[in-house]
Amino acid sequence: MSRRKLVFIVNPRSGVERNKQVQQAIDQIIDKDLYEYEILHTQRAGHGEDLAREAAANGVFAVVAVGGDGSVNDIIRGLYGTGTALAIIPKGSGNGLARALQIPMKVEKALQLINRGKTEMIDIGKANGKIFASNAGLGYDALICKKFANSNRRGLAIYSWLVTKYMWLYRDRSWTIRVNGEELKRKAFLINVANGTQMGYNFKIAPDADWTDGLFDLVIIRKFPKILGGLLAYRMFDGSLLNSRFVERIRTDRVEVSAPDLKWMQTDGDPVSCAETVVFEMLKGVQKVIIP
Ligand SMILES: Nc1ncnc2c1ncn2[C@@H]1O[C@H](COP(=O)(O)OP(=O)(O)OP(=O)(O)O)[C@@H](O)[C@H]1O
Repeated sequence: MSRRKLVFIVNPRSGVERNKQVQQAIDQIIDKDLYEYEILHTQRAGHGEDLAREAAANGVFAVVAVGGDGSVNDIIRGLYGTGTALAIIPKGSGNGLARALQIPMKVEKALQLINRGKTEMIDIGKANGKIFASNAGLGYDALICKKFANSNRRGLAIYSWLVTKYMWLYRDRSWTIRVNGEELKRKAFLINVANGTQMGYNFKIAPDADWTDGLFDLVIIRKFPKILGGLLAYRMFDGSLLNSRFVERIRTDRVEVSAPDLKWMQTDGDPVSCAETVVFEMLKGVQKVIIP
């Protein structure tokens, strides 16, 4: 039987550790009877999209994102509409997508998963036409992603610092949300449109979201006394966010969110500029992914 092709796309800038040992681990663990492979490195932000598209055009079985959510997002954009599977070696900072899919954080274990080659078709979202896999958001979480992207440092310490600082500084906006035939008005801290369960670092914004149900978990964190911010963060860690009286969860396959002077959203943790209205649309079961 002819061997299947894999292309590894390594983002040398993601995460806190550098990727020196990854090539060695790939060479040691990938089953050479099953696969032939190539390892490529991105040269710039967004390069992963072009490399993934080219790999898919060459009939590759799977493109392996070696990086975090931003890298996976680049690669999914390149793979969209092709039959090529996505696999992930979590080497980012938060690794929200990989954690939500229960892909092991250890490189060796994630590689063994690729040898097993079990796949599932997952849902993908669009925010004003821009593809996202894990979640997209407006308000405070878009602000944090923008500040994180502007920072030269990576990792939980800087993330925690930004989360705390801007929780106090962020001013809640008035939003209009059109969903399931209703128009809702909310004064809210953040609005997140989740496909996966978490934002990375095990911060579960939508603890019971399902990748395969064709629906988003729209999570609205309404204005709350800032003194309770720590409790809400704790609730994200322990998976009980939806029990908070400040949190609303609505399931839908389409939602339109507007706020005056809106300028930024985040898709899979990367800041993206936007206009006053953002339309989120669900694409059911369109991306093949290697899963545990
Ligand atoms: N060679 C490169 N130089 C600069 N930026 C790059 C390069 N390759 C990819 N990128 C960009 O780096 C951004 C961040 O990468 P990634 O998400 O993988 O790491 P991270 O932010 O450390 O992890 P996470 O998103 O899981 O917290 C992505 O938006 C990606 O487009």
